[in-house]
Amino acid sequence: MKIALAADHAGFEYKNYIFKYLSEKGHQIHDFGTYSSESCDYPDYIHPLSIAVENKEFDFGIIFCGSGEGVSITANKHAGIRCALCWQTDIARLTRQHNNSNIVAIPARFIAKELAQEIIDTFLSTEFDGGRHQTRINKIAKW
Ligand SMILES: O=C(CO)[C@H](O)[C@H](O)[C@H](O)COP(=O)(O)O
Repeated sequence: MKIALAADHAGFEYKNYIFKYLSEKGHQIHDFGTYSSESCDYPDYIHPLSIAVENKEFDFGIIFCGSGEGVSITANKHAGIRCALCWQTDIARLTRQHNNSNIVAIPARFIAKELAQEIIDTFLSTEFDGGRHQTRINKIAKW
């Protein structure tokens, strides 16, 4: 899969950990930054990633900040993005099955790296259910 990653300083370490994990699994990864643990502003990295995911340059995006809130709010400003803040594997599974989410946001200051990895594995391997959920997604896009 082609996967885009981005984080602010709070998610920097988790992003690097997941970059290595997914690269070793054979995925094609692009890192949109940040590239150090120096304090930065997440929109500077999340907007470019979101545009690239919207343009179908990547299958999925994975984004990180302290709570996951700032990055998910930013990504969801983009009409073609359905970004889900996930702190449990069940949420990751449901947001793929029901919402066809194309970006997952990880709260790096609140969950362990191992759980983040499990959430990401679940997100990437779960298919969209379609059907009644497609009808609802179409209604999201109308506004
Ligand atoms: O947007 C956020 C909070 O909802 C993210 O958690 C950021 O990573 C956080 O705001 C960064 O905070 P800091 O005090 O600048 O490290």
